Amino acid sequence: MTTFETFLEGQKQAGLDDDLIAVLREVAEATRKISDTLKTSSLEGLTGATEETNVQGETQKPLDILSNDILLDACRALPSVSFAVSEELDAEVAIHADGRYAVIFDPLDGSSNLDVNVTVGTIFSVIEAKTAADILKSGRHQLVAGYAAYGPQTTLVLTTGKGVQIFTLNGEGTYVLTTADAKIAPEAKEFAINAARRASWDDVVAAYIEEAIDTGHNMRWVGSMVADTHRIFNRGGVFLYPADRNKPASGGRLRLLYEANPIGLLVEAAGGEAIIGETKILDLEPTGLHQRVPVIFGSKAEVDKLSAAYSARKLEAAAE
Ligand SMILES: O=P(O)(O)OC[C@H]1O[C@](O)(COP(=O)(O)O)[C@@H](O)[C@@H]1O
Ligand SMILES: [Mg+2]
Ligand SMILES: [Mg+2]
Repeated sequence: MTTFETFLEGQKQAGLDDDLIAVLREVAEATRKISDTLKTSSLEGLTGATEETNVQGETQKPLDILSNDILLDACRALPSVSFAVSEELDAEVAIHADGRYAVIFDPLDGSSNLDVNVTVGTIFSVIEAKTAADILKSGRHQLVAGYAAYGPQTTLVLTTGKGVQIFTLNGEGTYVLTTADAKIAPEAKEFAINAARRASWDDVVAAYIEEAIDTGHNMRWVGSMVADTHRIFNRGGVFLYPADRNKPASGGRLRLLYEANPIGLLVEAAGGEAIIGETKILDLEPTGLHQRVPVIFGSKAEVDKLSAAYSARKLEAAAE
């Protein structure tokens, strides 16, 4: 049996920085605490919405705030952490003046699913950032990224750049390796998109979905990106959240720093692709902590089709 701690020892031997290992240990422990909190949340009255809204104008749930606090406490306990960046915080929070790692997180992803007892998650990544200005770096600079999916099982999916490991929380509260070097199937006939927004899709996405339906693809939409991602890790497929063509300035629904980038690193490390139009997600230079972007990721062959269509559209536009 390979526990998370055994895995960390292996990472140390492979040369991963001790401070980064400590960050991973503490963040994993934070996800275990969040998992525990979620299990009995209704019994504790942790349901419904609060009176608060976050910087994006979204109503916060008690569990959004609690999960955020658990992760902030984890950051404060780590001398090497310089900043915390979160969906639930207006700006970056300075943690330790002499720290060097920024921990970036979506404390609870898919929180609209909380009250219906459907899988939600935590998404996180770590980059080197000694100053606040260092935080706005492309996703290629992420040193580690991962998510915890809180469903029938609690699963921790992690990459330190090369390869993706999947751990499952056992009855004793220990993460145990259940899939080593996870890979995303290069092809799969399944897509995830919020079809109710069809009128706002761009031409490339609309054409792709039309052809997918015509050629017998299946559709799934959980409404928690972590859960949709976890399905793609298990049996392939593609996830699409395009920008609203009528509101291009909004950029999309999902946030670059704590949703698209960590998932992008995991997906690429598992052999999949993750794009924003004709650009790879990980190559985009961020302009703001809460920047929204249109995302597509998953099985390589499917995402490559979409990426080629965006490139062709760009060439056509340039020729006009
Ligand atoms: O409301 P929609 O269009 O189904 O959007 C669902 C998407 O929004 C999100 O819930 C956004 O995340 P948060 O819950 O962290 O704000 C994604 O997890 C999910 O894929
Ligand atoms: Mg989210
Ligand atoms: Mg969230």
